Amino acid sequence: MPDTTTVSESTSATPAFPMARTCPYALPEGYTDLRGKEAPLQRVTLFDGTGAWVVSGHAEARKLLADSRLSSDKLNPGFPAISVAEKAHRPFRTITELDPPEHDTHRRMLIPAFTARRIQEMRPLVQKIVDDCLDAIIEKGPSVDLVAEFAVHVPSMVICHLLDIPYEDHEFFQAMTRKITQERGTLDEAGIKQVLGETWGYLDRRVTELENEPEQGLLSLLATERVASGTLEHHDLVAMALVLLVAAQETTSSTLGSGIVTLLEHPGQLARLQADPALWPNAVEELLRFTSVADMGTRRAAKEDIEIGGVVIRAGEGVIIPNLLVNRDPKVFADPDTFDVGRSARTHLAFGHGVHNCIGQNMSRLVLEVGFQSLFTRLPGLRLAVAAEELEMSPAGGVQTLTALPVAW
Ligand code: HEM
Repeated sequence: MPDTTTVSESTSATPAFPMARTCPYALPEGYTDLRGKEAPLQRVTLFDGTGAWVVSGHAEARKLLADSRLSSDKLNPGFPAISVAEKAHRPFRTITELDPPEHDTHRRMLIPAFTARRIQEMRPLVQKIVDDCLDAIIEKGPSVDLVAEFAVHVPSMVICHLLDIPYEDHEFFQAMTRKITQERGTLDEAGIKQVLGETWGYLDRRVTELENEPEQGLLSLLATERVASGTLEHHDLVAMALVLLVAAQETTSSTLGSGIVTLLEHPGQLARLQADPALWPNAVEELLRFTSVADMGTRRAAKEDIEIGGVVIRAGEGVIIPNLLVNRDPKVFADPDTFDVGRSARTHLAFGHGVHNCIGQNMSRLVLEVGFQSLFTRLPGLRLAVAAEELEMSPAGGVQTLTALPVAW
């Protein structure tokens, strides 16, 4: 029987999606083609042969991300899945997949822990984590893999502290989050079920422990204030823990890794930062725009027909808003493929937009600013230990990340 949810059939004329990156910051070739088209929305073909819309215009992306006629619910048959693993049945749903009003209830519970003020209070802790990590690197050097020794550890330690997850379990949960975010495009249904099942089991046990013996962090707070009062189910708290752990870890560590390469490959920009450290917060915004690692993070299914950018998205069709692509829209960012730490990049969509915009963005900004600035201050002679062309990126479809980053100083 034909799949009636796929309203617009894909044809051989529509490019395959997602597209792999070979460089942490350069556009895949196919993105340049999509951006070159006159219309800000184009049809693409997904892995299972279904079609979806890809948005390349920044203005259209903002409008669509704020449009309640689009749903984040992956159970919606028109949702643009980008791998077999994503279509596999899951016994739970997380905040990222809920539509309002259910979504808003969950989000309101999390917001107090992520306000700018609360996150700034974490600055001394983040600085200590970064300093300790750099001490260990310097002792180990003069050459290390900065993905393994720095980019993964720093955000992981920060989120563990925030959530009450013991860092000594990091080998387990870092491997799990890597599989869920980076390698999901390569997992089959059984593979993703196993990874999610093991991660769920671990967090289920941890949340139960915290319900019985609360500590200082966010999961303990929600366990004592919400689960105990019956306003949040244990099951939903485990799902929150899972999404926070996964969302915080891979995105921030990938931006650290890709950002380091971007800076090393643009020595003139790095010199500007070293001469004027007050530029770092601005540089972080430009790095977020330029690397846009959660490129596939913003996808939706249309619940009604939507007319936009000269096309009609039909109810039941999938929409993909690759943030790397919309963050290189020349109508918004002049000379968009140039990395410029002095530009005003704050309108980038690397953290999404609308009701689902990234709840952890203040935390990421803090970790990235402290991480980059401390690294390049402590190791001013940092350089790649291999040719940039030899660096490898994770497969298309997941969070875009470097598999390793060998450096020397
Ligand atoms: C550089 C780092 C990060 C990037 C690029 C990033 C990117 C994104 C994007 C694009 C979205 C929007 C998804 C959508 O619209 O469907 C999002 C949502 C989200 N992010 Fe982040 N993120 C980062 C760091 C973090 C951190 C550190 C945390 C937690 C501590 C976090 C937690 C979340 C959560 C819970 C959502 C879902 C919000 C909702 O549905 O209301 N993220 N993120």
